[in-house]
Parts: sequence; C-alpha cells; structure tokens
Amino acid sequence: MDMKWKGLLAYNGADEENEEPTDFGFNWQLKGNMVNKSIQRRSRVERLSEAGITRELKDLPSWKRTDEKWIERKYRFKDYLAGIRFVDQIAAYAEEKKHHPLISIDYKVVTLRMSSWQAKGLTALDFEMAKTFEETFENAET
Ligand SMILES: C[C@H](O)[C@H](O)[C@H]1CNC2=NC(N)=NC(=O)C2=N1
Repeated sequence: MDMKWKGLLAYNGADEENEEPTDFGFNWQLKGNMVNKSIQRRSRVERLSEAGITRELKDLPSWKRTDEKWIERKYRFKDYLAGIRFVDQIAAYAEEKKHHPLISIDYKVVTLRMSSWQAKGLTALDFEMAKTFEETFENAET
C-alpha cells in the first residue's frame, strides 16, 4: 500500500481481497473527525464481504447465518406479553433506523431475521441493529 495513505486511513476490514483503497467509500475511511458522513452512511449499507460477515458474527454468538443474505435469532420470554413488549421496543428502534427485521411471534418465542433488502445482502447496519436487539433483550423479562 502507498505509504501516504497509512497515516490517514483506518481499514474497516470490509473487503479482505483488496490491499489498496479501491473504493474509498467502501473499504477505507478517513480517521478521526475527517470521516466523511456520506462515506460512513454509504459503508453501513454497502454489502459486506464473506470475511466481513464472519467477523461481525463473532460478536453475535446467538445470531445464526441462515443463508447468503440473512441472519436470524430466536428470543424466548417468560410469557407472551413480555415478548410483545420486546417487539414493541425493537420495532420502534427499527422504524427510527428505517431498517426493519422480519418478526415472527410464536407464543413466548420471538424470531428476528435481518437482511438489507435494497443492498441484496448483509450490511454493517444489520449487525449494528442486531447488537442493539441483544442489548434490549438483556433488559427484557425472560
Ligand atoms: C424507504 C425505506 O426506508 C426502505 O424501503 C427501507 C425500509 N426498511 C428496510 N429494512 C431492511 N431490512 N432493508 C431495507 O433495505 C429497508 N429499506
């Protein structure tokens, strides 16, 4: 890699294959406050590489990759209405992010499935939201 980039860029690891900052908005972001908001936004909804997905899943041991474009997590609650309250919380968050999970409610079990439909795959936003769902669940009534 050309040394002039070293001091400026933080590699976000989204695309192992490319050493050089091929697509500035996708693989590399300027460090510190020089980060360009549009780059940040774009990279959050750019499809992740297999390496990126594997890396993200390491921080989400309860989430499973069900196929190329989807991750899934089943949450079990103490009773039906505890699950409904959880759904209410995560639905409000999803609406705020304009990024929605598929939700199944099977009595005391709530299943969330995440994918980025427009990107036709998994993006950093899917995993960012899955982490928030986990935090919400930690405070739920199980
Ligand atoms: C216009 C609206 O924001 C878009 O259709 C949003 C809605 N919610 C979404 N949710 C998910 N999971 N993926 C999307 O691509 C998506 N697009």
